[in-house]
Amino acid sequence: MGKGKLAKFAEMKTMKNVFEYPFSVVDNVPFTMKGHWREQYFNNDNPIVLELGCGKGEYTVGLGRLFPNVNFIGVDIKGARMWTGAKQALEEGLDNVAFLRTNIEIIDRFFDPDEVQEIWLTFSDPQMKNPRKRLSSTYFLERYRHFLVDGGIMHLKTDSNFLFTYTRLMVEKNQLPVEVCTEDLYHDTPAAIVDSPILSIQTYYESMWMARGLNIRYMRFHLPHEGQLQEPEEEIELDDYRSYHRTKRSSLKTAK
Ligand SMILES: C[S@@+](CC[C@H](N)C(=O)[O-])C[C@H]1O[C@@H](n2cnc3c(N)ncnc32)[C@H](O)[C@@H]1O
Repeated sequence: MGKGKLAKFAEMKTMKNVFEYPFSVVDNVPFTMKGHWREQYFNNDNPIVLELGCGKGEYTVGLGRLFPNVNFIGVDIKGARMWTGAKQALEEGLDNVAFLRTNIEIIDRFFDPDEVQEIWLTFSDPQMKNPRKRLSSTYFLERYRHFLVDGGIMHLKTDSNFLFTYTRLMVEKNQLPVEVCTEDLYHDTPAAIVDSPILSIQTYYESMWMARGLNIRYMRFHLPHEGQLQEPEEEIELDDYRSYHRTKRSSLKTAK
């Protein structure tokens, strides 16, 4: 039988690779590693890459296995999910992998300017009715700018046509440099990444959507510090996920 939520929460508190600072406690518990993740946790000078909304953390663990000279931090608010990846990383002795349980809305409280090189957004909730909750919105990108190096890399991997289109329009409107963009990662793989080991790993949600025949969209762009970011204004057709129970069907057909 699987481990219960309470047992997972209790074990998380003993795991050296897990840092728990949800919004409810962050003001009362000092976080001393801001600006010091490399020397105080990873004990190296390697780049730091975040996976925001990491869920079970399997992708963070997968990246950690593939790239031992890069440090990976999976971030999510759901502790019971994160436990899976944290446990796996400990069992495999992956010293380049850590997990931060917090609300991404306050992610800039945990990293100093230029402390992070890349950010992955993997199968983020499209948040079709709440632009400010979309992890690729200008609201969040402004936060990421506080700690991502100038021109740092953003990766978006999603099944959602809505989130992909929204992000593409936002990138176009703000003239953010795009490196890779494909609507079908595994059947129309851009030449730039055709030999990349990242194609060999999938997130939990990714394998679920692929099993249902949905294509996976992927975009890699740079986020310069300069310039005021602007939201796209186009109407975007909503995803219909009713049959997959992702979200209730909306009476709306498009959203901004
Ligand atoms: C659809 S799941 C995807 C999980 C994983 N990336 C995958 O592909 O299997 C989205 C995850 O993002 C997390 N999430 C969404 N918004 C968040 C926020 N504002 N702060 C922290 N976690 C968030 C959720 O808790 C959830 O685990």
